[in-house]
Amino acid sequence: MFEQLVIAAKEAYNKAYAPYSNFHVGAAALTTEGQIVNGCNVENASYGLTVCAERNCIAQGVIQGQRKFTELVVYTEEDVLTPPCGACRQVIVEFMAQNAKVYAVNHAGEVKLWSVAELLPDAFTPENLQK
Ligand SMILES: O=c1ccn([C@H]2C[C@H](O)[C@@H](CO)O2)c(=O)[nH]1
Repeated sequence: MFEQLVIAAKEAYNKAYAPYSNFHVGAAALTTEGQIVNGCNVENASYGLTVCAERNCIAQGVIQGQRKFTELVVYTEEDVLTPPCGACRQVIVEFMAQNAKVYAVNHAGEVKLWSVAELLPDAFTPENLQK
């Protein structure tokens, strides 16, 4: 399943719209129902409106009715593996369990693995809103 996620993340990587940074990113996630969804970064002339690959990937799942993901792969062709940014970590926490897996993978086949809890310890979650 990991290899299929990497393939889907690469496919998304090839569609990245990143004319300003030229930093292309693809992401793919596995839903609890076994479906794979993917997304790429989409930049904007108004730079701050850029949306990362991870968030577009999760949004792609949500629009397909999927709200729980067990694994997510972030793919770049950088020598240094790319971790999710802070904003994406918060979005990941919304839709992935604490023990779910997030991988960074690059073109050289290098892999780094984190749990969601490692990426964002002591996260603010929907549970904090329970009265
Ligand atoms: O984990 C990351 C880090 C960065 N980016 C995007 C945002 C922007 O388009 C470009 C440079 O920051 O890479 C992602 O999509 N995911």
